[in-house]
Amino acid sequence: MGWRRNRKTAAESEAIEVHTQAQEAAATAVDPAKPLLVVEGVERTFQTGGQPLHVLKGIHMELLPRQLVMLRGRSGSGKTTLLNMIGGLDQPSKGTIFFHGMPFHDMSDDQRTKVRRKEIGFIFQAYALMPLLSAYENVELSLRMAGVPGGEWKARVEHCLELVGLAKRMHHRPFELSGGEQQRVAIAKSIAHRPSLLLADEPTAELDSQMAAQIMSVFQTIIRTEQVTICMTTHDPTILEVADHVYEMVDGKFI
Ligand SMILES: Nc1ncnc2c1ncn2[C@@H]1O[C@H](COP(=O)(O)OP(=O)(O)OP(=O)(O)O)[C@@H](O)[C@H]1O
Repeated sequence: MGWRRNRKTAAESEAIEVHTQAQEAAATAVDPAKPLLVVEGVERTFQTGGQPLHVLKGIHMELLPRQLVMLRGRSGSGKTTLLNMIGGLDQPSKGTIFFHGMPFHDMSDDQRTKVRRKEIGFIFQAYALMPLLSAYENVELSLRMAGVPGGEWKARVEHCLELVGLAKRMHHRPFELSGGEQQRVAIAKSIAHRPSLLLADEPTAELDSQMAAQIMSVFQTIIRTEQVTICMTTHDPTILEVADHVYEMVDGKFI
């Protein structure tokens, strides 16, 4: 895609920027029947040692508002690669991705970063918390980084930590919390700036089945209360039943 981006004129970039701002404004008024994200014919090829590696081979999918969607598949099937595209961290070699009507496949890194900061939250397998900061301070940091006005931090941090069931542990640091609790802090952190889409890469992989079930229950709560859509990858067959939709990936394609 690099060559296409380089060839885009200033006027075209500006048009996308204006489009982006308009779409971002529209994004706050979510229509429950309208997809938040539409992926059409997405392919991703990496060049490794001079050889092309076809990792995604024609993906079609959509995410509707307030859905819990799972991408399931064996290691190496391409789940993380797809999640990175959906989150605007990477771009397809072919195909289109529209997020709130914005063409992620055709936007510059800067344009996608702006949308991502406002509209998307990420949760990873390893909790990505700052070890010297308390749960409260970790969540507050994400609001600070998202540019949310300081006057709103306290109420929002407390609300998010309450939602994930950690009201009583706000001032604990990560090492004083269990793995499941740390993952719940990471969830509070990821929703604090009110994204419309939450992407989670193997969020339960490090947890036992009871803690994994707690995480899924927290996901269901935040879909209901924060109106967020969640797309997550998993290997774990025991949690699939809570999904609204499961996409099964084999060798870069859905079956
Ligand atoms: N930047 C890259 N350059 C080259 N190859 C890559 C790159 N990113 C991913 N791959 C390859 O793409 C394939 C799919 O990787 P991906 O991480 O998407 O799989 P996955 O289904 O998420 O696996 P896991 O469940 O183990 O995380 C792998 O063979 C991987 O080595």
